[in-house]
Amino acid sequence: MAVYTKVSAEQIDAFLTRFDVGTLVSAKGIAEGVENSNYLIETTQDRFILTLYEKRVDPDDLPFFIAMLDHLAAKNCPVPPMIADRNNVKIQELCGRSACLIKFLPGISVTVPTAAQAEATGRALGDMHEALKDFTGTRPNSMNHDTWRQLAKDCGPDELDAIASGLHDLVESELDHLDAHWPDDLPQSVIHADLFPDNVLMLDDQVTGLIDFYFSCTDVRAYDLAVTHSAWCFSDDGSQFDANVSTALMRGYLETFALSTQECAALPILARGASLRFMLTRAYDWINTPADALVTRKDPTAFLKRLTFYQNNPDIFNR
Ligand SMILES: Nc1ncnc2c1ncn2[C@@H]1O[C@H](COP(=O)(O)OP(=O)(O)OP(=O)(O)O)[C@@H](O)[C@H]1O
Ligand SMILES: N[C@@H](CCO)C(=O)O
Repeated sequence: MAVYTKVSAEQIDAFLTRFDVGTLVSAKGIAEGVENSNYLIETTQDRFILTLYEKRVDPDDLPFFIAMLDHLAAKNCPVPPMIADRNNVKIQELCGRSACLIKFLPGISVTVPTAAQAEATGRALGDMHEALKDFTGTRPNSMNHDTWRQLAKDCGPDELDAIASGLHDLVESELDHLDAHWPDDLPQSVIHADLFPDNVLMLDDQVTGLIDFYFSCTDVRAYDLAVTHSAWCFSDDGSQFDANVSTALMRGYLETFALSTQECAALPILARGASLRFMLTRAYDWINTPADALVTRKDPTAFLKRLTFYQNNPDIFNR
């Protein structure tokens, strides 16, 4: 479920008169996603996504996301820019929320990626990193390495142990390890920071869309590859690592973007950090979202299993 703010057909119809996009034919709430309210809009001219930004997206960040998407679209990356109205305004207000009309991209997100799909995604990520080399916008990462200890505290020791026995101690010792080894001196860039399979649209083995840029920020560039690796190369529950998918993802990325020796050497620690980050944010939501809420909670232990895997297989990126 991701329609927190209900917008009537009449309100959407009136909203669309601000734009030169034809008139409303149909509007459907989109079930996928958990952060914002999304509608699929069909007009007499085209299809669009209407997004109303809910509490986790700061409206002050929207100009950064818009500039990033425009920059990437101008360099032919398959991203969905926001549509400007007749007065060249992109950030609108609708039903008391900031809202944007967004280009619709075809494709579906895969749930069990094949090696060919992972390779195409690796290439798309590398192309995006290449295209962002001269992007001048910046946005601090509100979920960067320095925030994870506080996030663990906010979860609470007993609550972490209720998710998995001994989890609090494991998190503390992992935080100490990451503090001692985190590579802050690697090249930084604007990164996507959340390129999970549900944020990549595909037709067969082709990437047709990279979406959901609302965590994008400035951070260690190779960390983006580590996030993508942790999201793509395991079964959803984290219990199975797929070596073919991993090799293919890395091959695709390295075809389009060259990593330095230092960046390659840092991937194991960056992947441990990525696993801890998603384990902690999922744990926080798990603890703070009532079990009967409309939003489906994501399983933190799926990223605990990934973390354990990366701890036990530090040579995984050399294979
Ligand atoms: N530009 C687009 N073109 C086509 N479909 C889109 C587009 N943007 C979003 N969607 C569809 O809407 C769904 C939800 O979008 P999105 O992932 O951005 O929502 P969210 O609530 O911000 O997400 P999340 O919970 O992943 O942070 C996507 O899974 C996809 O099906
Ligand atoms: N992609 C994240 C949610 C958004 O940060 C997860 O699956 O935990």
